[in-house]
Formats: sequence, C-alpha cells, structure tokens
Amino acid sequence: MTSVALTIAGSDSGGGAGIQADLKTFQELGVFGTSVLTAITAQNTLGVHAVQSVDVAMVTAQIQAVLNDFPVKAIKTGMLFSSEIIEAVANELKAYSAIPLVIDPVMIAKGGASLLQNEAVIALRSHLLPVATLITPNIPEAEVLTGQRILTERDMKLTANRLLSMGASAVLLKGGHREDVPYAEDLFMSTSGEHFLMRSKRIATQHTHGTGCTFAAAATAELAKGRSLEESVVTAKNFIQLAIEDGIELGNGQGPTNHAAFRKRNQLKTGEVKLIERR
Ligand SMILES: Nc1ncnc2c1ncn2[C@@H]1O[C@H](COP(=O)(O)OP(=O)(O)O)[C@@H](O)[C@H]1O
Ligand SMILES: Cc1ncc(COP(=O)(O)OP(=O)(O)O)c(N)n1
Repeated sequence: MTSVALTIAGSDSGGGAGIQADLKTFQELGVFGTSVLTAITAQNTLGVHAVQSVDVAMVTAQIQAVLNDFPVKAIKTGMLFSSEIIEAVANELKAYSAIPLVIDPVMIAKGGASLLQNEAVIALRSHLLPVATLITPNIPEAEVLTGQRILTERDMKLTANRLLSMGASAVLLKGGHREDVPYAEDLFMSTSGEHFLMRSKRIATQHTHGTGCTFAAAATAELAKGRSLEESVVTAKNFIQLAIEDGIELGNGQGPTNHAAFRKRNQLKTGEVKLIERR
C-alpha cells in the first residue's frame, strides 16, 4: 500500500528548502507527498527577498482537504510564520493525535531572514511542542526555545532534556551549526530514555541550503512507512549526509543539496554515520 505523508510548510521559490525540499525527499524515499502551504517566500541561493503568509482560513481548508481524504501516516511542520497559523494548525491536528507529528521549528533562514515572527515562539512552545512525536531544532532554534546557550556536547544534552520536559516525546538536536568540531553530530533523546549521538564527517561546502527541512522530511517519510523513531532519524542522517556530499552547484550563493543522492548511492554505500553512546 502507498504510504502518504503531509508537510505543512512554506514555499521556497529556489526549490532547496521548504515545501519543495519536503516533497522531493518524500518522493525519493518512496512516499506519496501531500502539502499545506503556510507562506510564500521569494527566495534563491542568495537569500529570502520577500515573504507573504497564507490566510489562516486557507491553511485550515488545506489541512482539512488533505486529512479528510488521504490516509496520511505521518505529518511534518516547517515554516509556520505566525502564532495565528500555529494555533490553527494545532487546532486542526487535535483530531489526528494518533498520526506521528514531526515539528521542525523553523525560525531563521541561513541567510538571516526571519521565517517566524518573534512573538510566535510562545505559540510554538505551548501549542506544538507538547504534541510533537519528534522535534528537530538546530542549535540556534533550541537556544531560543529553551533560553539555554549551547556551546558543547554537554550543553546539547542539557538542552535536549529541557525540550523533553517541555512536552515533546523525542528530540533530535541537530549539530550542523557547531563549527568548532570536525564532524556533524546530532543528538537523539526520547522520553522512553533512549539516547544516542549520530556523528558523520563535516563536509566543507557552502551547498547546505535546506538541510534542516530535508532531514526532518526524511524522518517523516520513514515514519509514514511505519519505521521506528530511531530507524527514521538514522535514515534521515544518512539521507542528508549523502545529499550534502553530492550537493548541486546552482545559483550564486548557498546552493541546494542533492535529494536524489541517497536513492542513487544507497545500494553502494551509506553515509558513514556512526552511532555513539547508544543507550
Ligand atoms: N557541513 C555539513 N556536513 C555534514 N553534515 C551537515 C553539515 N551541515 C549540516 N549537516 C547536517 O545536516 C542536518 C541539518 O543540520 P543543521 O545545519 O544543524 O540544521 P538547519 O539546516 O536546520 O540549520 C544535520 O543532520 C547536520 O548534522
Ligand atoms: C520556505 C522555507 N522554509 C524553511 C527554510 C529553512 O530551511 P533550512 O532547512 O533550515 O535551511 P536554510 O534556509 O537554513 O538553509 C527556508 N529557507 N525556507
């Protein structure tokens, strides 16, 4: 049977992040992708040039149209932009609490543009964190959500614990922003006590646009296929490692990753991701 996933996110006209990255990732992992658009960005590899949010009633109508008709097996949220949209999404998803929900708390694009209004952080914390199956913040996002500074691996663990205490069932704290270390290390922690680090070689490249969206979409696709949380994040890490390694030289700035790399190379070689301190 066809596995179906839903992404609730913003559009990136450049195609490397947002809804476009999510749908490409779903497709590459053999999952049928459905989508709800929350905002439109005029964006390319040089940055975000304009943002326009979608009317809340239209966001609600899209969610209802998809969930009333499709057998959605996992849901992901990305750019939600405002507290009004966050509240509407949380409200619509209440009736679907049995479907795994991955929250990528998108706040700021790598170029510095804001993709979430400042006051909406409170809504994210109070309405979506408590219902998340998995939350996938990068380091700056985790710092904003918890108010804790992250400089070391120990800080990552303290912060992940804090995020769990705020209601998420599991946390995948992405370490891509820790440029002090020669590896890209992400921490997984769940309320069931499971915890491990996923370490891969840090690739020296500027083609990392959309890595966070792609990682969360890959985990969502795997959950939609019925994989466990642990299996899903490990596949997502391998997926993003290969996508970065085979990054595409497009545009004049921070280019996109190659969403097709995992499917092309998976049979030959995985992304050499090591699991550390597995418990
Ligand atoms: N240069 C890199 N080399 C290898 N992996 C990376 C690199 N940059 C980021 N990653 C990985 O990409 C994923 C997204 O990370 P991150 O950059 O922290 O998130 P975001 O795109 O949300 O800012 C994580 O799995 C991280 O480890
Ligand atoms: C429309 C849209 N949504 C999300 C992002 C952020 O994507 P991310 O994967 O965190 O990658 P960067 O933008 O930080 O490279 C986005 N840019 N646009």
